[in-house]
Formats: sequence, structure tokens, C-alpha cells
Amino acid sequence: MIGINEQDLMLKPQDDESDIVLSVNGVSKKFCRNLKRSLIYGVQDITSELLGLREKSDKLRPKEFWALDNVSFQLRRGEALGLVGKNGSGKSTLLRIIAGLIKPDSGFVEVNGRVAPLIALGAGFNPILTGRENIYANMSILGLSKKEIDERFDEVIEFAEIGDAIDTPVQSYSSGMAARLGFASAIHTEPDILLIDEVLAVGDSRFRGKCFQKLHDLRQQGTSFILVSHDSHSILTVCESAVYLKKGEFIGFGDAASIMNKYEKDLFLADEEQSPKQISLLKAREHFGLEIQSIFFKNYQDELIQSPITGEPTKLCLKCKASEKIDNVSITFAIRGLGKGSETVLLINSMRDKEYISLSPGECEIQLQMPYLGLKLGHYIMDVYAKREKLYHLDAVESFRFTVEGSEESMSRCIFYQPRDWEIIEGMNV
Ligand SMILES: Nc1ncnc2c1ncn2[C@@H]1O[C@H](COP(=O)(O)OP(=O)(O)OP(=O)(O)O)[C@@H](O)[C@H]1O
Repeated sequence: MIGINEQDLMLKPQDDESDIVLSVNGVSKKFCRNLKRSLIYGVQDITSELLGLREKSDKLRPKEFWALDNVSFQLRRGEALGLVGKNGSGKSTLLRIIAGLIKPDSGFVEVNGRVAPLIALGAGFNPILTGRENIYANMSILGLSKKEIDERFDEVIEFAEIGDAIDTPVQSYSSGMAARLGFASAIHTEPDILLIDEVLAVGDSRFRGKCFQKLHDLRQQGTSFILVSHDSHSILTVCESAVYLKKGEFIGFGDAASIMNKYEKDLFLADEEQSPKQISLLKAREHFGLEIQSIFFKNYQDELIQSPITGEPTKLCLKCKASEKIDNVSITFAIRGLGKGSETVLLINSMRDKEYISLSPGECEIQLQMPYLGLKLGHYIMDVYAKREKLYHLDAVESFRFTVEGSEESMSRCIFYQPRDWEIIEGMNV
């Protein structure tokens, strides 16, 4: 478990208990994989509860498993907390417990204020009702009177941008439209805590930008939120703290940067051994005159380095073996971040750089020299391709993983490293 460190304390200098809007205390929830048994256990539990015999048990019955095991954290007024974990790790279950939709088997949740869950797409809309009817139903469930909904109705449809479709049944909406309407009606209830489960991933990027802007405004007014996302960048830019779950196990609660670092490391590097300084590619592959034998990083003193460092001079090296003289070799490095839908963050091609590589028979080292490494801290996957005059495929290495390290704390919250100097010009020359 990741403990509370100095950074956590820095994040919350005011340790005022009245600021806590949500407190999750040792929450556990078990489910049963077998439907028939699950129904039997359900009937048993209800009967014993009605008879006042039910005791909270920390023991699992056959076929049961912990979907959440002893989860504890707090959320303060105006704070954004990221909730991360692989598929099936218990994130939705936790949000459903916080929203009061299901009860924990042990532990308890204290909520100070109004919770608006945006859990399923469309936030629980009834598909046969129109958008208009759903807004009324939804916002009244979240505690608003008809008069209050009337007052906000125009703002909701304006924010959701669904126009005339407001009077057609929600079942005819696209998933993006339903998500927009769900988001718009939830935020206009002015909740104290907003629970957001991946819904923002559905809208187009312009609408997403608008939602993030709205979330920012709500936070200024004191709304706190929990954001579930598989996209590290969203969590790192929006949230200051995070909770990490792994198959129901509570791995940690702390500042977003250190939790996301731990999560990414586990997610992608779990089965890798501590990566050696030099990655030898032992797998025999078919290659056409050029074989890439290993990939590694060096500093500008030509020493091998385990993990390159943001902003430092770095060489990315390929040890190759040519079986004959080869002219016009084109080398491509395609580097992408980790995680679902990660884009290519760096694409370098020697031909496009007008670098015409000619290799003599035998071994050689091809070096890409980077005076400043612009990649931010984190984990990456790289594909490398060697081609002859763009057309003939010589060799390729796919999914080479590496980690970029760094000492600048701010680098975990931005996208690239900017080499820079500062200068103050004073006096007459300005
Ligand atoms: N009602 C239920 N009955 C039985 N098992 C359930 C039930 N709800 C969830 N589970 C199981 O509990 C585990 C946690 O599910 P949950 O939906 O909370 O995960 P998640 O982290 O939200 O996943 P995802 O990222 O895919 O949305 C999963 O193994 C899931 O199959």
C-alpha cells in the first residue's frame, strides 16, 4: 500500500474536518460468481436481516469473491479525485456504494451533501421517455423540485446541445447524445459530489473540453468530484489525488502523480523483469540483410543508462548486423504512451530527416542523438522499423517498453519537456 507522504500533506494544508465531504471507511463488498448461489445467498441474507440475525461477515461463502476489500479514503470540498484500476477492479462497485445504490458488506460511507452519480451512460435514463421527460425524472431523483427544474431546464438543453431531439425518446439518441444529456442534467443539480464514470470518454473532443471547463467552474464553487478514467493524462491534469484498486484490493490513496506512476508501472511492466540496460533481441526472426540485435539508451558520455531522463542529452541506440552492404536504410522510431487509445507522441524517421544511412557488412551501432529528451516522465512503448528505400522491410521491433525518469515534479502534469533559459533584461535596453 502506498502511504501518505509529504506531498499529500502539502496538498491539504488545512486539516479542517468540516472540509471533508466524503469519507469511505474500510468498505468491503463481496459478490458471487454463480447466479443460482447468488440468489440463494441473497434470500438468506434478507431473511436473516429481517429476523435481525444478520451479522456483517468478513468470510467468503463458496463462489464468493471480494469486489472491494477494505477501501478507505477521504474527499475534501472542491477536490478532484481520480479512481483507477484495470477492468473489473471494483471502480463502478465503489461508485455505486458511494451513490447509495448498493450497500457494503462491511465498512461505511459518510457523505456530507448531495451526490450526483453519472455512472452508467445516460445516467439511468429511461429509454422510452423523451429527453425532456428524462431530465425531469432524473433531476427530481437527485432532489430538485419541479420549480427548480423548470428554472434550469433551458440551461440543461443548451449545455447538452441536443436541440429538437429533446422531445424524442432517448432510445433514439446516440451514446454521445445520451452522455451529454446525462452530464448536463447532473451538473445542473449543483451537487456537492459528482461521480463520473468514463462518461466523458464518449463525447467528441470539443464537448469534452466544454465539460472539463464546466467541472473547473464547479470546483471553484466547491463541488468535489471523483473521476474514473483509463486515461492517465485526464487524471493527472484534472485530479490532485487518486485511489488505485487492483482486483478489489485497495492499493493506495495519495497524490495523483505517485498513484498514477504506480498504476502504470503495474499495468504495463508487471511481467517484465527489471529492464536491463541493454535489451537484447534474442528471438530469431526473419530479416532481410539487416538484423536489429539490441536496443538501448546511452548518455552523452556513452555510458549505458537504464532509464533515460527528461531534459537530459540522450542517445537512442540500435545495435545492428548487416549481412551485406546496404544503402539508403530508413529507420523509424514510433513512440507512444501507455494506456487505452494512447497516441503516438514521437515519430522520427531518418529519411524524413534527410539522413541517408549506408551500412557496411558486419556489426554497427545506429545512434539517434537527442540533445534534450523531450518525453515527460512515464512509461512508453516503441516500435522500430528498418526499411530499405522505404519499400523493402528489413527488420522491425515492436512493443519495446521503456520508462522515462526525471526529477522535475511539474513534469508529471504536462505533456512535453521544453528546454529553456531565463533572463531578466533591465534598464535602458528593454
Ligand atoms: N452484481 C454483481 N454480481 C456479481 N459480480 C459482480 C456484480 N457487479 C460487479 N461484479 C463483479 O465485480 C468485479 C468488479 O466490477 P466493477 O464493475 O466494479 O469493476 P470496474 O473496475 O468498474 O470495471 P470496468 O473498468 O470494466 O468498468 C468484476 O469482477 C465484476 O464482474
